[in-house]
Amino acid sequence: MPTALAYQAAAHEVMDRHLWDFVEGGAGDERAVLANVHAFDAVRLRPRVLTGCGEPSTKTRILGRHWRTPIAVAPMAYHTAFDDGGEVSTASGADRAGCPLVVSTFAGRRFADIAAATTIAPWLQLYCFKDRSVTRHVIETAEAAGFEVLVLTVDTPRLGRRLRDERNGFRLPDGVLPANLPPGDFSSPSEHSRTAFDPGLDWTVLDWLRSITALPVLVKGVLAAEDAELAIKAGAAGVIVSNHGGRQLDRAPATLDVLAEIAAAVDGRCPVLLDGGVRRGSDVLAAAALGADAVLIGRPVLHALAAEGSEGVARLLVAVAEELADTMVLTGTASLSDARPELVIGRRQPTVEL
Ligand SMILES: Cc1cc2nc3c(=O)[nH]c(=O)nc-3n(C[C@H](O)[C@H](O)[C@H](O)COP(=O)(O)O)c2cc1C
Ligand SMILES: O=C(O)C(=O)c1ccccc1
Repeated sequence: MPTALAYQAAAHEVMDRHLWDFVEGGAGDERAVLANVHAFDAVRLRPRVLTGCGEPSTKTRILGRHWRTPIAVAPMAYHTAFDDGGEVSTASGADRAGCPLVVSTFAGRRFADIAAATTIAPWLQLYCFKDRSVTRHVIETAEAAGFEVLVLTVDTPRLGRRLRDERNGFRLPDGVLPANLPPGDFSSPSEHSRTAFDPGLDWTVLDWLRSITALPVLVKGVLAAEDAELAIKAGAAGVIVSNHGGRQLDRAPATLDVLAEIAAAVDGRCPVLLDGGVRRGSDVLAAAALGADAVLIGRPVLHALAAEGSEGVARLLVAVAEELADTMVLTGTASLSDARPELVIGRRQPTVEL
């Protein structure tokens, strides 16, 4: 079975060095990048026996839609840097695995072409620009293409300081451009973010979004129970526990370590998703046990795309989904709603009581 680790090694062989550093790297000393993976590594599961579990069901329901498996593709900029088909290839690969794709504001292919490549309605990840007319245009284009959900990224007043990219003087490869934004100079993501992103956003941005679109809005980048509460108050349809794959705040917590506190605060009022460091089906089950309704997978999808294109994306996601089913049957977990915190050994109790 082609695992995330195997695709990482395969991508390392074929990818340009600077592009590799852009993908793998994170902010500062990359503490948060490592913390995400280490938190999953530290998990041990407590199997229960003779449960009569039989063939487990990995099905779930998110915002009224049925998912075959609780796995989606995290929003990542510029898939055209890894495969000529870019997000169109990713979307068709993810579709074969039954996984929705969250499409970045900085997608390299047009929203309509991406939507046409999948039977599962894509979601739009949104960066809110200082120029709200551009932001609005991005939303309208995605809506017209049939996108169903907005994911507002809130951990990025500007991009984090990525030391590998600074050392490399990173510039996007020629021809890699955002296909759904007005023309501009995007060659240095970090410099562009400093001029275009709005660092002054507050919770009223959700009111503005609801005034221009009827799509549900998830808030991506929540790491504190208080913010999950505020997100719900502000009208969010869900939260995504994320530290942006360790690319923003170097001293952010591992997402798995704050999941239980956030799930406890949300208390079933909206879906809770998680990303950061999910590499194995057993990671998906651990996240589900600690309160995630679904997870997003980031870097491994780009590795698979770079190594084997659309087929690689499908094979990677199917492998993780099959591992999830294996882990469920071996722990005696018949369905995702049967995955409870007691399944996970460790001190992963809520640390903040609101
Ligand atoms: C190359 C790259 C580009 C990314 N671009 C975006 C983006 O455009 N919007 C966004 O919200 N998050 C972006 N992210 C963060 C991912 O959505 C996600 O939070 C993170 O990669 C998950 O962690 P993982 O890579 O360990 O699975 C990006 C991540 C990477 C690696
Ligand atoms: O690198 C990132 O994490 C990211 O979010 C991004 C945003 C805009 C352009 C390129 C990358």
